[in-house]
Amino acid sequence: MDMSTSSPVITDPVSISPPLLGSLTSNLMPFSVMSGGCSSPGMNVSASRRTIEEVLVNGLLDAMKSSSPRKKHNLAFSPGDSPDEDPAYTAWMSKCPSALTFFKQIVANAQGRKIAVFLDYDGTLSPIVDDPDKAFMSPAMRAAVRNVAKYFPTAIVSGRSCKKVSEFVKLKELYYAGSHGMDIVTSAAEHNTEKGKEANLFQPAFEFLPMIDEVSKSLLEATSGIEGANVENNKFCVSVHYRNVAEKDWEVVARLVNEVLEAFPRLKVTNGRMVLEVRPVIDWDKGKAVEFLLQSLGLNDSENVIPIYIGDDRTDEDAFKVLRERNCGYGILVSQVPKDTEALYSLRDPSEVMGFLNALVRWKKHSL
Ligand SMILES: O=P(O)(O)OC[C@H]1O[C@H](O[C@H]2O[C@H](CO)[C@@H](O)[C@H](O)[C@H]2O)[C@H](O)[C@@H](O)[C@@H]1O
Repeated sequence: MDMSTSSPVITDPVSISPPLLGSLTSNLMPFSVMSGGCSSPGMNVSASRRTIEEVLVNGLLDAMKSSSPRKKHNLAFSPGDSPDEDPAYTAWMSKCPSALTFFKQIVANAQGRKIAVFLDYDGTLSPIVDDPDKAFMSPAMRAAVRNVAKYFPTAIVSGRSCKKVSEFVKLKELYYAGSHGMDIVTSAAEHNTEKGKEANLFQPAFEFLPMIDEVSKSLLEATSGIEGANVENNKFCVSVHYRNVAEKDWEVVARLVNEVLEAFPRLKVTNGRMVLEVRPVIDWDKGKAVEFLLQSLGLNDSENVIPIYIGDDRTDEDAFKVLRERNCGYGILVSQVPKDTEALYSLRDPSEVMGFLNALVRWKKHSL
Protein backbone atom coordinates (compact mmCIF):
# COMPACT_ATOMS: atom_id res chain seq x y z
CA MET A 1 0.00 0.00 0.00
CA ASP A 2 1.41 3.38 -0.95
CA MET A 3 -0.06 6.29 0.98
CA SER A 4 2.80 8.61 0.16
CA THR A 5 0.72 11.02 -1.84
CA SER A 6 -2.51 10.67 0.06
CA SER A 7 -1.93 13.38 2.65
CA PRO A 8 -1.22 17.05 2.23
CA VAL A 9 2.39 17.87 1.61
CA ILE A 10 3.21 21.04 3.39
CA THR A 11 6.14 22.33 1.39
CA ASP A 12 6.46 26.01 2.08
CA PRO A 13 9.01 27.66 -0.18
CA VAL A 14 7.58 31.06 0.72
CA SER A 15 8.55 30.68 4.34
CA ILE A 16 12.18 30.19 3.45
CA SER A 17 12.94 33.00 5.78
CA PRO A 18 16.36 32.75 7.25
CA PRO A 19 17.46 30.10 4.77
CA LEU A 20 20.49 29.03 6.66
CA LEU A 21 19.86 28.95 10.31
CA GLY A 22 16.15 28.41 10.39
CA SER A 23 14.83 27.99 13.88
CA LEU A 24 18.30 28.28 15.30
CA THR A 25 18.78 32.00 14.82
CA SER A 26 15.59 33.12 13.20
CA ASN A 27 15.42 35.87 15.79
CA LEU A 28 18.62 37.35 14.50
CA MET A 29 17.56 38.82 11.20
CA PRO A 30 15.10 38.68 8.40
CA PHE A 31 15.83 36.95 5.12
CA SER A 32 16.17 40.21 3.25
CA VAL A 33 19.21 41.03 5.31
CA MET A 34 20.82 37.69 4.61
CA SER A 35 20.26 38.04 0.93
CA GLY A 36 22.21 41.24 0.98
CA GLY A 37 19.29 43.44 0.08
CA CYS A 38 19.27 46.02 2.84
CA SER A 39 22.58 47.60 3.54
CA SER A 40 22.33 50.90 5.38
CA PRO A 41 22.99 54.01 3.38
CA GLY A 42 26.67 54.81 3.29
CA MET A 43 27.64 51.38 4.57
CA ASN A 44 30.12 49.36 2.59
CA VAL A 45 28.14 46.41 1.18
CA SER A 46 30.88 43.82 1.40
CA ALA A 47 31.68 44.91 4.95
CA SER A 48 28.03 44.52 5.92
CA ARG A 49 27.89 41.07 4.33
CA ARG A 50 30.96 40.06 6.30
CA THR A 51 29.30 41.29 9.49
CA ILE A 52 26.19 39.32 8.66
CA GLU A 53 28.26 36.21 8.06
CA GLU A 54 29.97 36.72 11.40
CA VAL A 55 26.61 36.99 13.16
CA LEU A 56 25.42 33.82 11.48
CA VAL A 57 28.57 31.87 12.25
CA ASN A 58 28.51 33.10 15.84
CA GLY A 59 24.85 32.15 16.14
CA LEU A 60 25.66 28.69 14.91
CA LEU A 61 28.62 28.42 17.22
CA ASP A 62 26.57 29.54 20.24
CA ALA A 63 23.98 26.91 19.38
CA MET A 64 26.70 24.28 19.09
CA LYS A 65 28.07 25.20 22.51
CA SER A 66 24.73 25.49 24.24
CA SER A 67 23.52 22.15 22.91
CA SER A 68 26.63 20.42 24.12
CA PRO A 69 26.67 18.72 27.46
CA ARG A 70 29.00 19.65 30.23
CA LYS A 71 30.71 16.33 29.73
CA LYS A 72 31.05 13.93 26.87
CA HIS A 73 28.13 11.60 26.09
CA ASN A 74 25.76 13.89 27.96
CA LEU A 75 26.82 12.18 31.12
CA ALA A 76 26.63 15.17 33.35
CA PHE A 77 27.87 13.22 36.33
CA SER A 78 31.04 11.25 36.81
CA PRO A 79 30.69 7.57 37.60
CA GLY A 80 29.91 7.34 41.28
CA ASP A 81 28.20 10.73 41.29
CA SER A 82 24.47 10.77 41.26
CA PRO A 83 22.18 13.29 39.62
CA ASP A 84 20.20 13.16 42.86
CA GLU A 85 23.02 15.04 44.54
CA ASP A 86 22.50 17.98 42.19
CA PRO A 87 19.91 20.38 43.66
CA ALA A 88 19.10 21.76 40.18
CA TYR A 89 18.29 18.25 38.96
CA THR A 90 16.18 17.50 42.02
CA ALA A 91 14.24 20.74 41.53
CA TRP A 92 13.73 19.93 37.84
CA MET A 93 12.47 16.45 38.71
CA SER A 94 9.66 17.97 40.69
CA LYS A 95 8.44 19.56 37.42
CA CYS A 96 9.27 16.64 35.16
CA PRO A 97 9.08 13.57 37.42
CA SER A 98 10.18 10.06 36.67
CA ALA A 99 7.81 8.08 34.44
CA LEU A 100 8.82 5.01 36.45
CA THR A 101 7.84 6.58 39.76
CA PHE A 102 4.55 7.73 38.21
CA PHE A 103 3.98 4.54 36.24
CA LYS A 104 0.81 3.61 38.16
CA GLN A 105 -0.80 6.97 37.43
CA ILE A 106 0.17 6.73 33.75
CA VAL A 107 -1.38 3.32 33.25
CA ALA A 108 -4.40 4.08 35.44
CA ASN A 109 -5.25 6.82 32.96
CA ALA A 110 -4.72 4.40 30.06
CA GLN A 111 -7.17 1.83 31.45
CA GLY A 112 -9.76 1.00 28.79
CA ARG A 113 -7.95 3.09 26.20
CA LYS A 114 -5.53 2.22 23.45
CA ILE A 115 -1.83 3.07 23.89
CA ALA A 116 0.40 3.95 20.93
CA VAL A 117 4.15 4.04 21.51
CA PHE A 118 6.60 6.37 19.73
CA LEU A 119 10.31 5.93 20.35
CA ASP A 120 13.26 8.05 19.36
CA TYR A 121 16.40 6.01 18.66
CA ASP A 122 19.75 7.61 19.57
CA GLY A 123 20.05 8.37 23.27
CA THR A 124 16.69 6.70 23.91
CA LEU A 125 17.00 3.10 22.72
CA SER A 126 20.77 3.17 22.28
CA PRO A 127 23.38 4.93 24.37
CA ILE A 128 25.15 7.94 22.86
CA VAL A 129 28.55 6.86 21.53
CA ASP A 130 31.34 8.63 19.66
CA ASP A 131 30.88 6.75 16.40
CA PRO A 132 27.35 7.14 14.96
CA ASP A 133 27.81 3.89 13.02
CA LYS A 134 28.26 2.01 16.29
CA ALA A 135 25.16 3.17 18.15
CA PHE A 136 23.91 -0.37 18.60
CA MET A 137 20.83 -1.33 20.51
CA SER A 138 21.26 -4.10 23.08
CA PRO A 139 19.48 -7.45 22.51
CA ALA A 140 17.57 -6.82 25.76
CA MET A 141 16.32 -3.48 24.45
CA ARG A 142 15.34 -5.10 21.14
CA ALA A 143 13.36 -7.73 23.05
CA ALA A 144 11.64 -4.99 25.06
CA VAL A 145 10.65 -3.09 21.89
CA ARG A 146 9.52 -6.31 20.20
CA ASN A 147 7.27 -7.09 23.18
CA VAL A 148 5.88 -3.57 23.26
CA ALA A 149 5.01 -3.87 19.54
CA LYS A 150 3.08 -7.09 20.26
CA TYR A 151 0.61 -5.15 22.39
CA PHE A 152 0.70 -1.57 21.10
CA PRO A 153 1.15 0.08 17.71
CA THR A 154 4.80 1.15 17.88
CA ALA A 155 6.86 3.57 15.80
CA ILE A 156 10.50 4.58 15.78
CA VAL A 157 10.84 8.32 15.11
CA SER A 158 14.43 9.19 14.32
CA GLY A 159 16.75 11.71 12.69
CA ARG A 160 18.47 8.78 11.01
CA SER A 161 17.50 7.49 7.60
CA CYS A 162 14.89 4.72 7.79
CA LYS A 163 17.41 2.34 6.29
CA LYS A 164 20.02 3.01 8.96
CA VAL A 165 17.70 3.04 11.94
CA SER A 166 15.86 -0.10 10.83
CA GLU A 167 19.22 -1.86 10.42
CA PHE A 168 19.93 -1.03 14.05
CA VAL A 169 16.48 -1.91 15.36
CA LYS A 170 15.93 -5.01 13.18
CA LEU A 171 12.20 -5.30 13.85
CA LYS A 172 9.86 -5.52 10.86
CA GLU A 173 6.66 -5.15 12.82
CA LEU A 174 7.20 -1.46 13.58
CA TYR A 175 6.52 1.83 11.82
CA TYR A 176 9.60 3.91 11.06
CA ALA A 177 9.58 7.67 10.68
CA GLY A 178 13.15 8.39 9.61
CA SER A 179 14.87 11.64 8.58
CA HIS A 180 13.15 13.51 11.45
CA GLY A 181 9.77 12.18 10.34
CA MET A 182 10.21 13.00 6.64
CA ASP A 183 10.28 9.34 5.59
CA ILE A 184 7.50 7.20 7.02
CA VAL A 185 7.59 3.50 6.18
CA THR A 186 6.54 0.14 7.53
CA SER A 187 6.92 -3.53 6.76
CA ALA A 188 4.08 -4.41 9.15
CA ALA A 189 1.88 -7.15 7.73
CA GLU A 190 -1.33 -5.12 8.07
CA HIS A 191 -0.11 -2.86 5.27
CA ASN A 192 -0.17 -5.78 2.83
CA THR A 193 3.50 -5.44 2.15
CA GLU A 194 5.10 -8.07 -0.01
CA LYS A 195 7.26 -10.28 2.20
CA GLY A 196 10.40 -8.37 3.15
CA LYS A 197 9.25 -5.22 1.35
CA GLU A 198 8.48 -1.88 2.93
CA ALA A 199 5.40 0.24 2.31
CA ASN A 200 6.19 3.87 1.86
CA LEU A 201 3.55 5.78 3.84
CA PHE A 202 4.62 9.40 3.42
CA GLN A 203 7.59 11.40 2.17
CA PRO A 204 6.79 15.10 2.48
CA ALA A 205 10.26 16.17 1.33
CA PHE A 206 10.48 13.87 -1.67
CA GLU A 207 11.41 16.69 -4.06
CA PHE A 208 14.48 17.49 -1.90
CA LEU A 209 16.21 14.16 -2.49
CA PRO A 210 18.64 15.38 -5.19
CA MET A 211 19.37 18.53 -3.20
CA ILE A 212 20.13 16.56 -0.06
CA ASP A 213 22.54 14.35 -1.99
CA GLU A 214 24.27 17.37 -3.38
CA VAL A 215 24.58 19.21 -0.08
CA SER A 216 25.79 16.03 1.59
CA LYS A 217 28.63 15.74 -0.91
CA SER A 218 29.50 19.43 -0.53
CA LEU A 219 29.52 19.18 3.26
CA LEU A 220 31.67 16.07 3.12
CA GLU A 221 34.18 17.78 0.89
CA ALA A 222 34.15 21.04 2.87
CA THR A 223 34.75 19.33 6.22
CA SER A 224 37.18 16.68 5.01
CA GLY A 225 40.13 18.60 6.45
CA ILE A 226 38.66 18.87 9.94
CA GLU A 227 39.83 16.11 12.19
CA GLY A 228 36.91 14.27 13.76
CA ALA A 229 34.18 15.86 11.62
CA ASN A 230 31.72 13.35 10.21
CA VAL A 231 28.98 13.86 7.65
CA GLU A 232 26.07 11.42 7.69
CA ASN A 233 23.58 11.38 4.82
CA ASN A 234 20.20 10.62 6.38
CA LYS A 235 18.33 10.61 3.05
CA PHE A 236 16.09 13.68 3.59
CA CYS A 237 18.51 15.46 5.89
CA VAL A 238 22.21 15.49 6.64
CA SER A 239 24.01 15.36 9.98
CA VAL A 240 27.32 17.13 10.45
CA HIS A 241 28.78 15.61 13.59
CA TYR A 242 31.27 17.59 15.67
CA ARG A 243 31.37 15.34 18.76
CA ASN A 244 34.91 14.24 17.87
CA VAL A 245 36.12 17.65 16.71
CA ALA A 246 38.37 19.63 19.07
CA GLU A 247 36.36 22.53 20.51
CA LYS A 248 38.83 25.02 19.08
CA ASP A 249 37.77 23.86 15.60
CA TRP A 250 34.01 24.14 16.13
CA GLU A 251 34.07 27.63 14.72
CA VAL A 252 35.62 26.29 11.51
CA VAL A 253 32.83 23.72 11.31
CA ALA A 254 30.22 26.47 11.78
CA ARG A 255 31.92 28.62 9.13
CA LEU A 256 32.14 25.82 6.58
CA VAL A 257 28.55 24.68 7.08
CA ASN A 258 27.46 28.30 6.76
CA GLU A 259 29.44 28.70 3.52
CA VAL A 260 28.10 25.49 1.97
CA LEU A 261 24.51 26.38 2.88
CA GLU A 262 24.75 29.74 1.10
CA ALA A 263 24.18 27.84 -2.13
CA PHE A 264 21.12 26.06 -0.69
CA PRO A 265 18.54 28.62 0.40
CA ARG A 266 15.82 25.96 0.68
CA LEU A 267 17.74 24.16 3.41
CA LYS A 268 18.14 25.14 7.04
CA VAL A 269 20.26 24.06 10.00
CA THR A 270 19.03 22.92 13.38
CA ASN A 271 21.13 21.44 16.13
CA GLY A 272 21.04 18.24 18.14
CA ARG A 273 23.45 16.48 20.42
CA MET A 274 26.86 17.55 19.08
CA VAL A 275 25.44 17.54 15.60
CA LEU A 276 24.27 20.13 13.08
CA GLU A 277 21.25 18.90 11.16
CA VAL A 278 20.79 20.22 7.63
CA ARG A 279 17.20 19.81 6.46
CA PRO A 280 14.61 21.15 4.04
CA VAL A 281 12.72 24.27 5.00
CA ILE A 282 9.33 22.60 5.11
CA ASP A 283 6.75 22.64 7.83
CA TRP A 284 7.40 19.10 8.91
CA ASP A 285 9.00 17.63 12.00
CA LYS A 286 8.72 14.71 14.42
CA GLY A 287 5.52 16.19 15.86
CA LYS A 288 3.90 16.28 12.43
CA ALA A 289 5.05 12.69 11.85
CA VAL A 290 3.36 11.60 15.08
CA GLU A 291 0.14 13.35 14.02
CA PHE A 292 0.35 11.71 10.60
CA LEU A 293 0.81 8.25 12.10
CA LEU A 294 -1.98 8.69 14.64
CA GLN A 295 -4.32 9.76 11.86
CA SER A 296 -3.35 7.16 9.29
CA LEU A 297 -3.43 4.32 11.84
CA GLY A 298 -6.92 5.29 12.96
CA LEU A 299 -5.62 6.44 16.34
CA ASN A 300 -6.69 10.02 16.16
CA ASP A 301 -9.35 9.76 18.85
CA SER A 302 -7.71 11.69 21.64
CA GLU A 303 -10.38 10.57 24.13
CA ASN A 304 -9.57 6.91 23.67
CA VAL A 305 -5.97 6.81 22.53
CA ILE A 306 -2.98 7.52 24.74
CA PRO A 307 0.16 8.20 22.71
CA ILE A 308 3.40 7.81 24.65
CA TYR A 309 6.45 9.45 23.05
CA ILE A 310 9.92 8.86 24.52
CA GLY A 311 12.89 10.88 23.27
CA ASP A 312 16.02 12.67 24.40
CA ASP A 313 16.70 15.34 21.82
CA ARG A 314 15.57 18.84 20.89
CA THR A 315 13.88 17.47 17.80
CA ASP A 316 11.70 15.34 20.09
CA GLU A 317 10.32 18.50 21.65
CA ASP A 318 8.13 18.98 18.55
CA ALA A 319 6.44 15.68 19.34
CA PHE A 320 6.13 16.46 23.06
CA LYS A 321 4.52 19.76 22.10
CA VAL A 322 1.96 18.07 19.87
CA LEU A 323 0.92 15.74 22.70
CA ARG A 324 0.78 18.58 25.20
CA GLU A 325 -1.29 20.73 22.84
CA ARG A 326 -3.69 17.88 22.08
CA ASN A 327 -3.86 17.35 25.81
CA CYS A 328 -3.49 13.65 25.28
CA GLY A 329 -0.82 11.12 26.07
CA TYR A 330 2.59 11.56 27.60
CA GLY A 331 5.85 13.00 26.41
CA ILE A 332 8.76 11.46 28.28
CA LEU A 333 12.16 13.14 28.09
CA VAL A 334 15.29 11.02 28.53
CA SER A 335 17.77 13.19 30.39
CA GLN A 336 20.13 13.26 33.32
CA VAL A 337 20.32 17.01 33.32
CA PRO A 338 17.61 19.60 33.82
CA LYS A 339 16.28 20.79 30.45
CA ASP A 340 13.50 23.04 29.25
CA THR A 341 10.97 20.61 27.92
CA GLU A 342 7.39 20.13 26.80
CA ALA A 343 7.53 16.57 28.15
CA LEU A 344 5.43 15.68 31.19
CA TYR A 345 7.73 13.00 32.57
CA SER A 346 11.37 11.96 32.40
CA LEU A 347 13.59 8.91 32.39
CA ARG A 348 17.30 9.06 33.02
CA ASP A 349 18.80 6.90 30.33
CA PRO A 350 18.13 4.02 27.90
CA SER A 351 18.21 1.49 30.74
CA GLU A 352 15.30 3.30 32.43
CA VAL A 353 13.55 3.46 29.03
CA MET A 354 13.87 -0.33 28.84
CA GLY A 355 12.49 -0.64 32.38
CA PHE A 356 9.52 1.52 31.42
CA LEU A 357 8.81 -0.48 28.23
CA ASN A 358 9.01 -3.76 30.13
CA ALA A 359 6.68 -2.41 32.81
CA LEU A 360 4.20 -1.39 30.11
CA VAL A 361 4.19 -4.92 28.70
CA ARG A 362 3.78 -6.50 32.16
CA TRP A 363 0.88 -4.17 32.93
CA LYS A 364 -0.82 -4.97 29.61
CA LYS A 365 -0.43 -8.74 30.11
CA HIS A 366 -2.00 -8.51 33.56
CA SER A 367 -4.83 -6.33 32.39
CA LEU A 368 -5.89 -8.65 29.56
O1 LIG B 1 16.37 11.28 16.36
P1 LIG B 1 17.49 10.37 16.79
O2 LIG B 1 17.22 8.93 16.55
O3 LIG B 1 17.88 10.64 18.21
O4 LIG B 1 18.72 10.78 15.87
C1 LIG B 1 19.38 12.03 16.08
C2 LIG B 1 20.80 11.90 15.58
O5 LIG B 1 21.32 10.75 16.23
C3 LIG B 1 22.62 10.33 15.86
O6 LIG B 1 23.56 11.21 16.41
C4 LIG B 1 23.59 11.18 17.83
O7 LIG B 1 23.98 9.87 18.25
C5 LIG B 1 25.32 9.46 17.86
C6 LIG B 1 25.53 8.04 18.30
O8 LIG B 1 25.34 7.88 19.67
C7 LIG B 1 26.32 10.45 18.45
O9 LIG B 1 27.65 10.09 18.06
C8 LIG B 1 26.00 11.86 17.97
O10 LIG B 1 26.85 12.80 18.60
C9 LIG B 1 24.55 12.23 18.33
O11 LIG B 1 24.20 13.49 17.78
C10 LIG B 1 22.74 10.21 14.35
O12 LIG B 1 24.07 9.88 14.03
C11 LIG B 1 22.27 11.46 13.65
O13 LIG B 1 22.32 11.28 12.25
C12 LIG B 1 20.83 11.71 14.07
O14 LIG B 1 20.33 12.85 13.42
